Amino acid sequence: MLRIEELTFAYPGQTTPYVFSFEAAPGEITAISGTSGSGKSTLLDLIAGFLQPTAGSINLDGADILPLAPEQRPVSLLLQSESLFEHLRTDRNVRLGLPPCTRQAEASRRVDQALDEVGLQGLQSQIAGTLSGGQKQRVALARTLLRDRPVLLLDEPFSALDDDTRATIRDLVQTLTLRHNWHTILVSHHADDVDALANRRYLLVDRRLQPA
Ligand SMILES: Nc1ncnc2c1ncn2[C@@H]1O[C@H](COP(=O)(O)OP(=O)(O)OP(=O)(O)O)[C@@H](O)[C@H]1O
Repeated sequence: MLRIEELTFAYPGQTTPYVFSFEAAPGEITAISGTSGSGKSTLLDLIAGFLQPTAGSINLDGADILPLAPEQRPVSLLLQSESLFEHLRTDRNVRLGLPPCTRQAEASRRVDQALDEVGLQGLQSQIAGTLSGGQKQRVALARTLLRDRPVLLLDEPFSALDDDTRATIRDLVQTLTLRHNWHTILVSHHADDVDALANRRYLLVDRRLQPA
């Protein structure tokens, strides 16, 4: 269970801080909605460790993850337009999810397995820049699989996709969340994404989260 309690943060010049409290369960998608500028990305940045709170806690299965640097946190982040290395092959991009010391044979096996799992089998050698938007999100998800972190943060991950692709990638996120027992936290403006995916919902209003 991911438990966030009274996580407090203000940007310089802000007099009223954000104070975030919520819970996210493994195998579930927790949706955070709120108007533009309400602080959704700020919350994800705090969980990822890019911003430091002034008070409060982030606890995963009883362990305090606040002292951990971003790269040590048990967290993966998937954004609207995934920052793949466009000039590299698909399999090279996925391999970046593995520790650099992974032996070649083992890395190839695991990259192939991850590409299979996201439905991109056979595209190992395709240059990432030539993939469609939906395929790029699948590559990003394959890399996330190899990173094997229990918390997945999604910041408007479907916004750049057409309706059909969006539905497919949504289904894939749901399947992977269940299969890998991820605590998936979805930030989205889109009510249809939230309706399709959310097991729990929170609304960000006046710098606090309320169950929705
Ligand atoms: N580095 C910063 N310094 C000062 N203020 C900031 C900074 N980053 C964001 N803000 C402000 O904090 C507020 C929350 O921003 P945030 O990006 O978290 O909102 P959001 O809900 O994710 O918005 P959107 O849905 O438009 O992406 C906004 O008013 C924004 O202008």
